[in-house]
Amino acid sequence: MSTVMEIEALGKKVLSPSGHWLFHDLNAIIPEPAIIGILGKSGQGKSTLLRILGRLLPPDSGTVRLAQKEMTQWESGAWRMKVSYVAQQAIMLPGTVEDNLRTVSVLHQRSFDEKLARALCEQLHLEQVDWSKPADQLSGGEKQRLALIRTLLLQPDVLLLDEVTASLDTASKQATEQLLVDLHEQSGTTILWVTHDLEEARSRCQRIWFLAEHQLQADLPSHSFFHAPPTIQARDFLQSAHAHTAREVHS
Ligand SMILES: Nc1ncnc2c1ncn2[C@@H]1O[C@H](COP(=O)(O)OP(=O)(O)OP(=O)(O)O)[C@@H](O)[C@H]1O
Repeated sequence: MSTVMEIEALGKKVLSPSGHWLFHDLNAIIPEPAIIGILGKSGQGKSTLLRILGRLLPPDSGTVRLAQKEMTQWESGAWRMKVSYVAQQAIMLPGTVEDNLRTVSVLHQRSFDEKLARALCEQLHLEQVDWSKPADQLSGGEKQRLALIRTLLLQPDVLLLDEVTASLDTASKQATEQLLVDLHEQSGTTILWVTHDLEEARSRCQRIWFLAEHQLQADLPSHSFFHAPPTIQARDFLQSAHAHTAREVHS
């Protein structure tokens, strides 16, 4: 297993006047291939971290290296083609479903792989969606899957996923999870996957990063994190999530 990205002393301050650290001195190695689940309570900076890794936000300290080259030495478009972010709220570009699917090739001057686009639509249960339909008329779950397919057509080395299954029904969620695992196994794509769904993290991710107290408190194999959470915050986090799930089951 080789290293695709290295994070060194990474920090980001909050936007508020207090300007305190959202997280700081974050160090990690991202092996290739891997599926890493990123967990933590709301507001710990999980999305912000993904956005920094995707070059959508600058860090306030530290650096990230991709293929041993510093972030700042990469042209941002070249970086984003290799390290691609899928947002929590799917944003549709103006135009039809097909316009959205073709965007990536237009932007990156690549030929459009229609066969791959159709195969991905089928895998994510979107084969019935008319490609000439305006994209803004899709349901929330359809938009989320279309946004994911749009990014997958780029065939990035590292995929940054921000709660991409949160708005999906059970069948679409399972299809999406399976597609991502298959992609990882077949193409060696490394996936950083922010989720609040502990079962998704436990069953689909090989490693867990846990953000708390402005730090990366854990970077562990998934089974270790879930069987022996290493800090008080990690134990509390898992306990409250289990209590929440139990309440939902009994309500
Ligand atoms: N560009 C930015 N620069 C600095 N701080 C930001 C920026 N954008 C958002 N924040 C702040 O960072 C904090 C963490 O937000 P973020 O969405 O990264 O957390 P999160 O752990 O992903 O939360 P959730 O699980 O609720 O999605 C928030 O208080 C937010 O206001």
